[in-house]
Amino acid sequence: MEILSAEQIRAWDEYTIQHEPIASIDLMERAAASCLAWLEKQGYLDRSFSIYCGKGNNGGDGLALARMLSLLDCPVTVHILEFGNIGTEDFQGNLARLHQTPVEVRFVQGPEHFHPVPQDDILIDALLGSGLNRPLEGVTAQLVEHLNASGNEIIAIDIPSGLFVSRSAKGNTVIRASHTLSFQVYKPAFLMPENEVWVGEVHILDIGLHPGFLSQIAGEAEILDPDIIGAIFRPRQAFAHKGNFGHALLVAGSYGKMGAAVLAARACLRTGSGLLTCAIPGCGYAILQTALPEAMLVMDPDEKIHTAVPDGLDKYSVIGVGPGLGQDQRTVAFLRSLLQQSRKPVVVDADALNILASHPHLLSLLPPYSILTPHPKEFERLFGPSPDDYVRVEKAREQARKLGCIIVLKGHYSLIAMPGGKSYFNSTGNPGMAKGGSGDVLTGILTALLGQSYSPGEAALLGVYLHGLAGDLAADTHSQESMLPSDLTDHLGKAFQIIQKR
Ligand SMILES: NC(=O)C1=CN([C@@H]2O[C@H](COP(=O)(O)OP(=O)(O)OC[C@H]3O[C@@H](n4cnc5c(N)ncnc54)[C@H](O)[C@@H]3O)[C@@H](O)[C@H]2O)[C@@H](O)CC1
Ligand SMILES: [K+]
Repeated sequence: MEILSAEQIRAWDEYTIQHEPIASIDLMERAAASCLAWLEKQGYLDRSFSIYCGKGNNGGDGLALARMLSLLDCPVTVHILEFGNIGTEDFQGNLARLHQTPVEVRFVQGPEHFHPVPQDDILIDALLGSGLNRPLEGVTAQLVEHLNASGNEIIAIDIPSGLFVSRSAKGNTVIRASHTLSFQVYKPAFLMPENEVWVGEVHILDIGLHPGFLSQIAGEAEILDPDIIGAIFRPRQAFAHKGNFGHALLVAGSYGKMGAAVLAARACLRTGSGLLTCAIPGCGYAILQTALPEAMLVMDPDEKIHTAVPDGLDKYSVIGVGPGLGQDQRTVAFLRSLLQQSRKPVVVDADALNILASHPHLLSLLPPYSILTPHPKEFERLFGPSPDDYVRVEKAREQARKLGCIIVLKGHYSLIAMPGGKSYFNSTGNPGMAKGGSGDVLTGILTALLGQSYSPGEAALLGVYLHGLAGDLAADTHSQESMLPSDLTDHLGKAFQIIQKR
């Protein structure tokens, strides 16, 4: 599913009006009807409603919804915030239609018109939508604060009032919704962690915008959905042998951090790697041999850390490096040699990223199309702090282009930024995965896929999606609280089966 800016959504609206064709007010009718259907499905129709409308088309949606609720005998009061203009054509059309119903309409000009909010009312926020062009101020901001302070449940239409579609609203006054009912596609605002408190749960409602529009635009970002994954995933061929699925080299672990190597290696095996060799320091020998009989080992001469690049790197189809590596000076030199000798894309995570952050000149040694998987703190160490989430996402895109690498910025909706400029936000995963070790599992998954003839871009998309899906399955089994990173690996089989069936 595409992620579009306010301008693109407006253009899509126009395209639909012209090409379906449909009158603009009828499209608004569809938007309101889809909100009504959602309210009905969620069992809200036995409640009473206070609907707060601006005078743009977002307000028009609110007025149309008020009429529809009233026709179903739901108690509704409408409050229209006076902006000193007559409102858009569709707003006016819907106000005229609303006057044919018994719905009480109150006009709000100042705080003296802020009625106490009835305790049990559901508040519908239709003050401002995607047309917001400046932070809320004056009466608008005061009204939003009044509604937020009521403690009532607020359902926002299209986007919580005060939130911008494509830039940060940090520090501004914004409606605090528990649900946001938006139309057709995701907006960037819904994917930024900083907006979680405002948007609540997001529901994308289909209002039948004309599909022809999408072939005309070069979408910059997409939600990573089952359709994209279905097109990437390749089931195993009947005559396949282990040589078809790569020989992965996983460079991981150090004294006290061998668990990271085991987690990554197990995930690599469970993701179907044909062969796996783990490069580890001496202290990990018994640990790895016992934990994973399927894995082969190449031992570093040092007992505790990585110091020497294994011989014959070219025989491996892929290298994954980082989990539990440590950041000893000799390991820094080791990583430099490893990158210098690597001729294929490498998966780089954890301490390998931290080493790159403290020795940024090493970034230029990354083979093209390598996959970097920083979490926000590692990303900040690598590329500096960002004032807000939008800037961080933009920076990730920019760095992916500059380095010619794929950057997976881990988070609730992990971002996968491709060197060509396109980016994806993952749709699977849950907060139960926010635990030390989850990243090691991702490294193992990505390394396995990259070794199996998936292109780096395909491996990154499929791997991040699988990792999140396994996390969702693990949460179903164990709860988000109790699930462990190793449970992700245990649920990879089921995750593959789900992808295969789609
Ligand atoms: N696909 C679509 O695009 C559809 C859009 N619809 C609705 O139309 C909305 C967009 O309508 P509009 O473009 O009229 O935008 P809005 O309804 O968001 O209102 C924009 C108006 O508010 C003013 N404004 C902007 N920031 C302000 C601020 N901080 N304080 C006070 N006034 C401010 C603008 O100057 C403009 O006059 C969407 O959010 C959605 O609810 C639906 O009706 C139908 C489908
Ligand atoms: K709104």
